[in-house]
Amino acid sequence: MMQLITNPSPQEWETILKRPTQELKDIEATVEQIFAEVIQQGDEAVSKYTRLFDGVEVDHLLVSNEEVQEAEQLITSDLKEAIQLAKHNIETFHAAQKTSRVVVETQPGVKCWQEKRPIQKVGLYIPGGSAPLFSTVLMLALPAKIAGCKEIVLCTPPDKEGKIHPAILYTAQLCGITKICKAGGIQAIGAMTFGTASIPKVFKIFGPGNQYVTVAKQLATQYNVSIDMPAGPSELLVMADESAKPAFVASDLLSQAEHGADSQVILVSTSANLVGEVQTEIIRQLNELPRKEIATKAIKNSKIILLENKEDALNLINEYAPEHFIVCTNDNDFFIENIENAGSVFIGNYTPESAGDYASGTNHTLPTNGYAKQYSGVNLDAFTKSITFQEISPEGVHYIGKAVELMAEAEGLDAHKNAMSLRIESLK
Ligand SMILES: NC(=O)c1ccc[n+]([C@@H]2O[C@H](COP(=O)([O-])OP(=O)(O)OC[C@H]3O[C@@H](n4cnc5c(N)ncnc54)[C@H](O)[C@@H]3O)[C@@H](O)[C@H]2O)c1
Ligand SMILES: N[C@H](CO)Cc1c[nH]c[nH+]1
Ligand SMILES: [Zn+2]
Repeated sequence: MMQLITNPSPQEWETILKRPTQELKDIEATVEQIFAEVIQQGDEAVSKYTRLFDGVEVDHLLVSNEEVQEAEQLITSDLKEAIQLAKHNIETFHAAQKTSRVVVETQPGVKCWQEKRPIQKVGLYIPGGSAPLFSTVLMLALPAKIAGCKEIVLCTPPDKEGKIHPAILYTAQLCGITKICKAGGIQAIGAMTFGTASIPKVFKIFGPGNQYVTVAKQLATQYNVSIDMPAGPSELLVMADESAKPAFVASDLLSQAEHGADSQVILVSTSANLVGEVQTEIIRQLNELPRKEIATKAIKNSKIILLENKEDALNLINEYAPEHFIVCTNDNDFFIENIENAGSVFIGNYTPESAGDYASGTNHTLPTNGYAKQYSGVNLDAFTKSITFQEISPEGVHYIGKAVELMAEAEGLDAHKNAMSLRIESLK
């Protein structure tokens, strides 16, 4: 059962709220070893670690057209319709994030603006170790396509027969992804970082994964690749008072607990009654879950925190910086207005977190492990770069020329000053 802690002092929060995952330093040596082999042996190293970690020998790292076509036959039309509805909503939400060019005249004759350009080569990691997360294909491939990324590579681990789940293949082809690689974990991140004969090197790697994938992504940034964010084992914090329905709260907590033994869920409440009812519901619902064993382990890492007032609750939530934050209280506005650190927020009794995992339209690739303090979840901008532009007329030189000369001189950079002085002189 989840450990119940009543009125902890702020000094105790850090220890109480520690995530159950290993740290970067615990996994670093393994990642460096696998990266070194991928650099030297390419596909062979990817196959070696697929054998070791996924327990399967893969002949071809790339999924064939036949495999994709076969997958389409294996998906029911109901599931295809559900995926298409989710696709529509995710596309609509992300397409609305496009921005138009805003030209600003900072001084007469000095025009500045910025424009977005797609990142040309991107790699998408789709988790597949414990569950085939085909919903993640939608979350990554759709914004990549809307942004206009030209080369999109998808990596996901094969199953014990060396196959990729048909729903992943169906969703990938629905989103127009053609390069699908049978590789997971550290070896997949290494392949997209350094490139192998089968798997191209990319400029930026996206996607969630377990702690090995997450640390590999973080270390990949030392080799000229950027990443979306550390998006590791799923987590959820629910803030609920007596206005929340206990069965709903318990179902939300279990929905993220079933992701993995290293997931963590937290219930924060100001109501002892609600806490008691949620505990009863968790036991009842847990018993009926096929992934009971996994969820039970995650529940052991999890906490219920009973606090006296909403102000303390808010401070604790901002300190924890949850990946997902459900708020279901008599004063949701207080939390909505004051939340500083969270990946994605779900409001009220009828907004389960799983709606955002699949179909409401928001992105489910979100920062975990407290990284919501400094990272956003995946959005359209993550697949683009902003380039700034400027155009200065002779009138503009008149307005800013002297300032540039003076500042360059003060920094002792005469060549900088000359570049402006020549223009000023030419206009006399
Ligand atoms: N933060 C987010 O946005 C978000 C979204 C979806 C899922 N998730 C999380 O993604 C994770 C998916 O994890 P998963 O394990 O199911 O799939 P995964 O694809 O992330 O990882 C599977 C791979 O891990 C590697 N691996 C397994 N054991 C290893 C070991 N001992 N040493 C080195 N490598 C090893 C294997 O190569 C395997 O292919 C879950 O923790 C889930 O909570 C997070
Ligand atoms: N909750 C996960 C993000 O942490 C996303 C997901 C995919 N499928 C189900 N859930
Ligand atoms: Zn989920």
